Amino acid sequence: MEKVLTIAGSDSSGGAGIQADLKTFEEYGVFGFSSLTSIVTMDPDNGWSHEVTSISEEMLEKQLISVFAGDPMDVIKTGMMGNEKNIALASRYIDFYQIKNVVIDPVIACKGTAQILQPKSVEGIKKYFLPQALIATPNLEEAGILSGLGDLENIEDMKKAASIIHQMGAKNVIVKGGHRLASDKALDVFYDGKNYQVLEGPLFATDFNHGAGCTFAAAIAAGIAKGYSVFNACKTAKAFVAAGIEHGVSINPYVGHIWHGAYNEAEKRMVAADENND
Ligand SMILES: Nc1ncnc2c1ncn2[C@@H]1O[C@H](COP(=O)(O)OP(=O)(O)O)[C@@H](O)[C@H]1O
Ligand SMILES: Cc1ncc(COP(=O)(O)O)c(C=O)c1O
Repeated sequence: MEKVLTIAGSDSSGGAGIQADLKTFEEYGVFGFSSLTSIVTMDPDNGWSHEVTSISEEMLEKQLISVFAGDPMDVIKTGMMGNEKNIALASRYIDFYQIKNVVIDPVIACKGTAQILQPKSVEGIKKYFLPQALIATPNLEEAGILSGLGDLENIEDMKKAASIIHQMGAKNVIVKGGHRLASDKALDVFYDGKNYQVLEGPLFATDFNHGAGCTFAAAIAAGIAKGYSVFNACKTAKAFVAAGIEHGVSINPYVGHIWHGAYNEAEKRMVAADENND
């Protein structure tokens, strides 16, 4: 059984963060491990504003020791890190255990809040994580921040940002246009250091997309664990997340989550329909 570790924050509302990652790993049939870096809570009396409480470096290290008590991980995926010390610590473990399959989701800007939740993570991500990344998965805003280009408005801007982030050390980069890019499609730009490929999917007119970014990176990590090429892992992840967004669920009056079970459910529905037609 392939083993995948997520080092990320807890989303108490259950749609993003470590919860999204573990649900996604399960859907892909890989075994999920976790090390929490931070806990995010939301205030319903204050516009659903997000508060991030970091977990100490000592506590993160105890979790990493637990995780690595057995065989090494096939893939590590990172998400919200809480602070730069946690980034440096996770990076040391990646280095020590010589993990090459590393998916870095540089969580700096999140949906559901206008706040830039993790501004202090930027330097740590650049210094420690990007050089270790098999692939980095910034959204439009994060790609603008990491590349230093600021607002990205079109595919050409996304390509420039991907190239700069690649030069910073990430072997592959996928810049997610998603709902942020002014377009009638959901467009993401993939770059492997040689070629750019634009991944295109339908853009769903919905606000039920909380957790899309975490789920996308987790699905890439799971795909790589199952032996897909990095590009094919991205293509499958895009289809997985699109199904989740299309079948998003309203969990309370404040936020709508993607549904992590949608992709495999759709496959089962298709098999059932085929069997009925036989
Ligand atoms: N409304 C949408 N319809 C279809 N795909 C979407 C939509 N919003 C985001 N996506 C896709 O979901 C994935 C995650 O992107 P995004 O939501 O931008 O990440 P983040 O949560 O980090 O901001 C990308 O492949 C993106 O293109
Ligand atoms: C712990 C955690 N990680 C990551 C995110 C980013 O979520 P998304 O995938 O919707 O961008 C959030 C959003 O609330 C979060 O709580």
